[in-house]
Amino acid sequence: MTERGTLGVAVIGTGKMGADHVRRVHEVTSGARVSAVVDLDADRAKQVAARVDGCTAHTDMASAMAASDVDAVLIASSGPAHESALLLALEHDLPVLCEKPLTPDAASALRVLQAEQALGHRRVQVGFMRRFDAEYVKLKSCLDTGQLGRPLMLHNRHRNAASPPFFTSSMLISDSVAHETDVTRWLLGQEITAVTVLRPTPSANAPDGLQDPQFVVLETEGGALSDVEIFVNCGFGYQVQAEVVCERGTARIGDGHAMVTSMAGRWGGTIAQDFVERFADAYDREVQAWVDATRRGEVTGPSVWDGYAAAAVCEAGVRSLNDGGRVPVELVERPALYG
Ligand SMILES: NC(=O)C1=CN([C@@H]2O[C@H](COP(=O)(O)OP(=O)(O)OC[C@H]3O[C@@H](n4cnc5c(N)ncnc54)[C@H](O)[C@@H]3O)[C@@H](O)[C@H]2O)C=CC1
Ligand SMILES: O=C1[C@@H](O)[C@H](O)[C@@H](O)[C@H](O)[C@H]1O
Repeated sequence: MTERGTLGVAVIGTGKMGADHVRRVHEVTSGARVSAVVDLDADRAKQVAARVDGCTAHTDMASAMAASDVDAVLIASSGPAHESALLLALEHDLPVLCEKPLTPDAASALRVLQAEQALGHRRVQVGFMRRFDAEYVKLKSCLDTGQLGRPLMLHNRHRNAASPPFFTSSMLISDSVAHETDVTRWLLGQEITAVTVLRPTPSANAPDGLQDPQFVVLETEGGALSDVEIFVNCGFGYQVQAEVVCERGTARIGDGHAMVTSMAGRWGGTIAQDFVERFADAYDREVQAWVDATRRGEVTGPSVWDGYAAAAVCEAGVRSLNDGGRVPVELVERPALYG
């Protein structure tokens, strides 16, 4: 850290999310600067580094993590590349903000959990940014007051306008439903014990061979059900909605009614087109919270345990998608490090 305590951050992966996080740390976040960026694609790394004075571009994360002006790491490479970046950052005992998913499967997530445990202290915050979204925070606070009574069911809708070309049917679970997995555990304060994935007839607008949409049912240890409609080629925009049904009432977010216009015999609003637009404030708050906690020498936010639990649930979901039926979720015992 500099004398004035500014955190030097290395951003690994400079694609859609990584480039947006570089912009955020550079222009929005206080108390941090982007010291280095890393991407396997050297040209992309150079282009992004050129937007920040003094930022160096690397193709090798080891050289970035060893740099004297790097105090912390923000991982925004593709999911399968997270494990090696996390293990190296933990070897250097560097604080990490890792985009979701922690890793794409339970075995690799467990290796990260074991590495952090071996270090003896928490170092990693996982990028489940919905926990920083104003609407989700309101929903969580409402549930925590107990005024609605015990939650019985959670209905989630998660729609993307279009999926990227590399998207597979499994990724609807491991990359997209990963969010609802975390939201369900966080909102209800319960682990997920089983997953069933149902396959409606695919939309004619989905790329050939992509099972889109899917309908996912998550069962929790307290007997609640959380269902997720995941539809990543809905065509009209980006929609994330959640409704909790409790014993004495319901609470719902995500209707996007921030402004409604009336004109020429119609009324209506607009729909965000992607996550960068819908969750812009949440990403800002997430990164600021990470920088603030890191500068205080603390680690807050979603933990490696949360990332591991989500990975185990998603892995069970992918098995259900491929083999059919209800798949139980097996978790190791929760280590004391994670409360
Ligand atoms: N929180 C959220 O709402 C969102 C999170 N994400 C997550 O962010 C991460 C990145 O996603 P996108 O930016 O959409 O992907 P992207 O494909 O646009 O970018 C990934 C970048 O990582 C680079 N990369 C891959 N392996 C690498 C390695 N070993 N070392 C260095 N660079 C490497 C690629 O060259 C590419 O530039 C993923 O984990 C994804 O799940 C993505 C979208 C939204
Ligand atoms: O994390 C995200 C993407 O990786 C994922 O592919 C999208 O479906 C989600 O809406 C987005 O928030």
